[in-house]
Amino acid sequence: MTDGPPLAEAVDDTADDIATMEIRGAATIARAAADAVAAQARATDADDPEAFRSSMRAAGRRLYDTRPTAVSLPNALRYTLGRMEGDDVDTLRDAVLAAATAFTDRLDRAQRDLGRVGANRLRDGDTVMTHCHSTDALACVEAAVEQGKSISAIVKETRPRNQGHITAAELRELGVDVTLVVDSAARRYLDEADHVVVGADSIAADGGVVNKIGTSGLAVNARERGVPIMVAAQTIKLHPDTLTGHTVEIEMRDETEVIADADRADIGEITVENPAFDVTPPRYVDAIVTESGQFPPESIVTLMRELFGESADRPWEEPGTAGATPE
Ligand SMILES: O=C(COP(=O)(O)O)[C@H](O)[C@H](O)COP(=O)(O)O
Repeated sequence: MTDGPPLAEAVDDTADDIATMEIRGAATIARAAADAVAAQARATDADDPEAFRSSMRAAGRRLYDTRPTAVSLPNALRYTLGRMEGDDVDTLRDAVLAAATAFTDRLDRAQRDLGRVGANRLRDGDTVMTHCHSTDALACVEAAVEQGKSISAIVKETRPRNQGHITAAELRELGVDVTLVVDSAARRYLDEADHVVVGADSIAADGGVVNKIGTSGLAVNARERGVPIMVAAQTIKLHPDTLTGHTVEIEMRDETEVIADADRADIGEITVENPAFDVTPPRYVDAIVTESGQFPPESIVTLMRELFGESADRPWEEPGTAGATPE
């Protein structure tokens, strides 16, 4: 239990679920965060505007502190808390609830729209190779199937959490033929793939794509094999802090995801590292597909400036504290 304004149960539950990856994937995390912000707005018993704002910021910080890499989470907080305007509690609450609804509607629309753009890159009979589980990437395949195209998939299992299994199940529901391979088989099977289709947790101002660990190696191999790499990422994946030179923090996860304690003890003293994400340099990416159309990675900065200006605010921080002022 931390000091500060009380948090709605839904905020604590959502934060725990994001941290433990019960809720995972950048778009899904963003939706859950917006819903949790709305739950806080409904539940708080703050009875003056400043207490209400402070209570909402506390919920924002609890959610923000869960996982560091997917910028969709702070962008969801920016959208919902940034629209918290009004002079009395009822008006503030209505503003937050309306912003949360608008944000989740936007997510749905953005994914549908980028799916159609991505689908236009796929031809009837194509095979895609996937990595991890991305709802944005799957939206492209789904739209292609809806356009009547027959698509097959080679799905990388994506150690250590095997999100490829989720991708395989969802592709099967779309009627896509699926071949599941271990991560280290990717290069061999690239010869059978027409596209690599992946999602993103964050996209940097230089067009670098932050996504599940292994994406960058896959992209380098795909380029060497002449297979185009498409990144499906709605604009909430654009990382505004990178406009001012900040880098994206790569989450390091628990070592037991890599090796169980008992197996590790059998080996003897070793170091185990478990980075959850990596950065694919823009030169290995052929297209970033968003709801606003497709972009070469080098030009994504233009869209980022249009959407965020030159800097990003942090409406979950207490005014006057370190980190509250954008640099
Ligand atoms: O890397 C992951 C998920 O990592 P984790 O499983 O560690 O959260 C996904 O490719 C992106 O989040 C995009 O997903 P979406 O397109 O659904 O936003």
